[in-house]
Amino acid sequence: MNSESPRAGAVARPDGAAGGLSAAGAMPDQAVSVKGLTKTYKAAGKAPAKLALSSVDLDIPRGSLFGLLGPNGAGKSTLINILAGLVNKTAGSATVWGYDIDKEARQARAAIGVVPQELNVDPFFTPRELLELQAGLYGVPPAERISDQILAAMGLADKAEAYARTLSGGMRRRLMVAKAMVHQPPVLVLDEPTAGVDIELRQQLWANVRELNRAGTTVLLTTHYLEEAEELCDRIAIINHGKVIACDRTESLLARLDNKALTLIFDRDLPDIPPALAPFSPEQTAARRLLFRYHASDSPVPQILDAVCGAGLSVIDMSTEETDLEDIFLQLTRGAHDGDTHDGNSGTAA
Ligand SMILES: Nc1ncnc2c1ncn2[C@@H]1O[C@H](COP(=O)(O)OP(=O)(O)OP(=O)(O)O)[C@@H](O)[C@H]1O
Repeated sequence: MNSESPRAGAVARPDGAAGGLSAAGAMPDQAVSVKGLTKTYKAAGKAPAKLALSSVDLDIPRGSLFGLLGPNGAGKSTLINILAGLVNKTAGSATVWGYDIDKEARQARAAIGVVPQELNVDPFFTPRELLELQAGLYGVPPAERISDQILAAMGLADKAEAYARTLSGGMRRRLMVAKAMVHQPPVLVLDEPTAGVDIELRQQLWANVRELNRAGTTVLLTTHYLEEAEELCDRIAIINHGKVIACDRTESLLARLDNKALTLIFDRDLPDIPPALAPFSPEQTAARRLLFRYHASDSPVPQILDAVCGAGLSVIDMSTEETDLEDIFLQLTRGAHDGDTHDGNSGTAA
């Protein structure tokens, strides 16, 4: 750690040796590894038992910036809370930084920092006091505390002595990340970090998170914003009905559907789809507008345009659309928005 470079990365300790973790020898390949993880919440009152996670296998490589995506009720928080030691699993196993969450619970908890969704910052303490208190809770000896470095890394150095109640929403959120870093965990979990945060603050928080990751902290984040996952994460898992239905590098996931769409607008109404264009199976989306869906790898656009010319039609405008994560997400989780009535076994197969 170099006091001349108060960067976010400077607080990261990828060796995981700090904060009550003994030097763990070789660093694990997987920051988090989950096998057959199952959680059934017991029936309570009129509410029936709920299968929230169904035999989930998941590996989060050391150093990755990993996105966990899924519709409401998919099981994301349950998974995070099991890793953080806040919810007991029903079956399966999990390690955090190589530590088994059952057999080495203390080390596993020390290896993870969780930034919860809610902004619960005590308004009567200053950011520095809050970090010192949190460090105390984690048993970090005063000589090993790095509150000021963490505050600088999160862009809060000039607020170290301000009452937390005077901080803006964005500053409070960064303070939450700072709190989760006091024991320098090698794995940081962010639960919906930018929910309700405006675009500018979101960008700022993304920069902070990227910097922490660049310096070696493995980051697991849950998000509803597909754009956030696409922009920030190098790997993405999609969870639905308690099952992981996709898990891949972001670009591989995006390449999986090489669907594109071409829209052509003509200079006159088309009474029908012209026979010359029928082989391309366009959809007529307006009187003068045809939509062609195709696989980018087939490169059919030149043939479509030739056929348009051959049919004596004039195009006055055209546009193409790429597949994005939203298309993939919708395709994989189609039918997921059926509330909580499912039994957890109806997820689409990967
Ligand atoms: N303590 C609990 N008791 C009973 N059921 C629960 C409990 N916590 C969560 N559930 C149920 O387990 C399922 C998974 O919930 P979970 O909170 O893990 O989903 P999530 O993906 O985090 O959702 P969201 O995006 O809405 O936060 C849901 O059907 C939820 O209603």
